Amino acid sequence: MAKVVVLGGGVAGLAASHYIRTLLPSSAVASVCLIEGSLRLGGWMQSVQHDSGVLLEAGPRTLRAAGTAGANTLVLAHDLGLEGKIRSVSYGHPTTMNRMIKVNGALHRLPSSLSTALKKTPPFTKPLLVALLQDLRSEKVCNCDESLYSFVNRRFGREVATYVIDPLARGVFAGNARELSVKSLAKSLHAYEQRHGSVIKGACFDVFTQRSRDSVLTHPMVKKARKEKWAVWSLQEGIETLIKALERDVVDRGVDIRLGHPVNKLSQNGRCLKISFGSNEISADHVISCLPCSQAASVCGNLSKDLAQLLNAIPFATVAVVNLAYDRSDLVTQPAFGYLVPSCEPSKVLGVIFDTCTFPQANKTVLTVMMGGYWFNSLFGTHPSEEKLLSTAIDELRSTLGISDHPSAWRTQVLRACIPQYVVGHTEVVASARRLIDQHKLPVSLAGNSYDGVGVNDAILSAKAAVQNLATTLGIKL
Ligand SMILES: Cc1cc2nc3c(=O)[nH]c(=O)nc-3n(C[C@H](O)[C@H](O)[C@H](O)COP(=O)(O)OP(=O)(O)OC[C@H]3O[C@@H](n4cnc5c(N)ncnc54)[C@H](O)[C@@H]3O)c2cc1C
Ligand SMILES: C=CC1=C(C)c2cc3[nH]c(cc4nc(cc5[nH]c(cc1n2)c(C)c5CCC(=O)O)C(CCC(=O)O)=C4C)c(C)c3C=C
Repeated sequence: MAKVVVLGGGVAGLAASHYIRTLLPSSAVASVCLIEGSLRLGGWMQSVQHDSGVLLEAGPRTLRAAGTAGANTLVLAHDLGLEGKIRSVSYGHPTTMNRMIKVNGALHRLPSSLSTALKKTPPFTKPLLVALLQDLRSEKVCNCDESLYSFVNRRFGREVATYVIDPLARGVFAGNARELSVKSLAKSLHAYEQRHGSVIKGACFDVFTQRSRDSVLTHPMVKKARKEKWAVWSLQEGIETLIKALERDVVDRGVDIRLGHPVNKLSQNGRCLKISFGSNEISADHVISCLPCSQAASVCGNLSKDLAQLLNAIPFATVAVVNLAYDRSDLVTQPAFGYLVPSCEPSKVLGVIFDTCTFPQANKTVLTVMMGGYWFNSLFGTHPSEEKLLSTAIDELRSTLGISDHPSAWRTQVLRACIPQYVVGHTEVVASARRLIDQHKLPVSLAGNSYDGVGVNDAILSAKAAVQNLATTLGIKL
């Protein structure tokens, strides 16, 4: 009977604990212990009910419904009994149609339909269709990896790279598209070029030929989401509801949760591992690390210096988040998810989310301004004051949206090293790290959003994959 320890109580660590208890027979796993360094579970998923009654999200606020990873989270939500708490947003809702960017101080809607792709809409000097045709004509370049910006610039032209991919990289990775990896972050686009010589040809081929047979896709919850055309979803009382439900679930299933003592070292003890956290020690037959890779590097240093060095090579970005609430509901005149600011704009702001356009709150407008990211230190220094962050956010809303009201509630937070940067070569770094673990026969799995995708869905799916691999190691057939 194996003893399993999960490191890190973010969504990935909680999901790993849930899957160990639901996918593996209790006859094979004697105990599961989850060790979280801080005093709360959830990691970056944090929904705050402000004294004034408004709901503010510090980190993620919506989950994507599409794809295998999206379907997997929907099934998890169903299994946790959360179906009745889901707040879904279907395609066609203004927040899914209106993707805006800010160029030269003004907001522009990105083309979102065939008819808008046929027209020339500012800031583009040509219809988007011209860029799509460029992809069909462009030579295939055989390469292992390159930056998102260089790939899109080469295949679709400078304007798509500058006004679509650059702001998107800031709004999903808080990162610099000129350094982020196309192979890790837009795997299918890279594969389409390598296999079909063109992104458009590859995408068409996929539409007509590929049908995923993944079992989660046939789950009634996923069928319902498909039927109702859900684009993204969240939960009543905020995204942290998922964390609370996972916590209840794993506690009920007997998982031993230890809060408040960061893991500082893993050391080998025969075929087992000794985990040191605070002044405590525990031993395990297998460890699933759901720590950010920088933390995994520091706790694994004892097991393999090369592994620690690889994990340390993955950089992180810091984001300042300012939530602002106003006592009226009509402050945003163009309903949208929000807007993103490309890096060519002289701005500290990465983008602004119009929270109450997606999920209204009675007589309130709630907006979130996100700043810094890859550029955080050069823009703000290491420790910007709360006043500086708040005034930057208020100035942004005044100059771009014309909001001169003073917010009735606000919250500023610096999320240090909150989002891993999958730079060019990331896939190879992760593969090498996992190869080293295999070569040294270390009973360790790497999960969480540092490796196989930065979103919540990816983090949950990586936890499930780690548990499925553990089943194989333990000789269990799933
Ligand atoms: C501003 C922002 C907006 C985002 N928006 C979205 C979105 O809209 N949709 C989406 O899908 N995703 C979004 N994300 C990404 C999402 O937040 C992550 O994918 C997800 O939270 C990662 O979960 P995780 O469990 O892998 O890691 P984490 O949340 O980082 O959890 C790791 C845990 O490990 C703990 N820990 C660290 N060191 C130690 C140690 N030594 N010992 C023990 N415990 C330790 C930490 O305290 C933490 O609880 C956003 C992220 C940010 C920062
Ligand atoms: C429109 C403004 C947006 C800002 C500002 C923004 C900031 C921001 N986002 C992340 C990380 C993620 N965001 C994700 C999804 C997502 N983000 C936006 C918009 C803004 N994000 C939208 C519309 C969506 C929905 C998904 C979509 O349809 O594309 C995700 C999940 C991605 C996934 O594949 O599941 C992450 C991760 C950070 C770090 C950040 C800070 C600046």
